[in-house]
Amino acid sequence: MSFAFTKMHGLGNDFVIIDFRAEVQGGNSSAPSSLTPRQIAALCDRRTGIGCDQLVTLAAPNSPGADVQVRFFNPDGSEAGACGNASRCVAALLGDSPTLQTQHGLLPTTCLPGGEIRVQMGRPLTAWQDVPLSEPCDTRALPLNAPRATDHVKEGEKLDGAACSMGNPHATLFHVIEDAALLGPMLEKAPLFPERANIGFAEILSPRHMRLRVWERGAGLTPACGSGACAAVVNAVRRGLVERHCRVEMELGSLEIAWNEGTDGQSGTVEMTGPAVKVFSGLFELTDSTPWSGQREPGL
Ligand SMILES: N[C@H](CCC[C@H](N)C(=O)O)C(=O)O
Repeated sequence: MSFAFTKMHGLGNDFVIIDFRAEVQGGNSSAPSSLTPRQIAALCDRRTGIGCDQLVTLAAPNSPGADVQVRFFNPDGSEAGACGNASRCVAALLGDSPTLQTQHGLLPTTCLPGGEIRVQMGRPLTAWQDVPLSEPCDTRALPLNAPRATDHVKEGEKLDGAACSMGNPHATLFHVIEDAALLGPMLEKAPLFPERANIGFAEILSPRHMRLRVWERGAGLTPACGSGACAAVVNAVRRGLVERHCRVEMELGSLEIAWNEGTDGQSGTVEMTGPAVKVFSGLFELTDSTPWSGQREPGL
């Protein structure tokens, strides 16, 4: 079974994009209309597959006003309701400022003259049930403690964090980014997060500038996380730490994030602007016996 793919990245967060729309596959009847978690893991594998942080599939939309339906999958085979960096890449790939149909609703995009892409990432969800969290709490002050000691925190010490959903669950810890690789893996699966969570580590540098590292759910440490940047600004605004328009600096560059006031000052959409780069296109042969070096059965 072979099919065409495009490799792209947004600030180093990289993607394999497969366009399953019939007209693109040229009626290639052998192209699958969907992939199993094991096939997703095989494609994402950086040794035995193509290699990427997320696999992105495109399909014909079934929502009025949408130009394309987009789904996002992590290397462990799990599906995510949002992926900011990949949303910019899909808009850049299709051109003409498409509206994306995602699990988080319709996301209008703008292909800007200088090559950057702006995506309306939808409204953040800030109620504990919507993140979701496993217990009632004020999502501006998470009941979360350090699962281990680091150079910056004692085991069991209270962590300063907030949470929201951008269509996927995000916890933002106002904590040194150096601890992302140490604390992220354990916090991703903390009991507080029934669907696991992306764990952002944010250092506030000024009211309009922060540094961010994200341990991504189902993917691990990535150079950038678009929905994580949106969530970090929303969470920091709710804590009075930054203004509603903030630059989020990550390993390979920055995103401009703006949380619009909306009617009640809380429910506006979040606008994300940044780059999207096409690296190469190719054909991939996939068989059910394609080996993959993953550590566990995908999709868990
Ligand atoms: N790992 C995330 C999805 C990818 C998000 C990230 N790559 C972005 O740019 O938003 C999750 O399971 O919710």
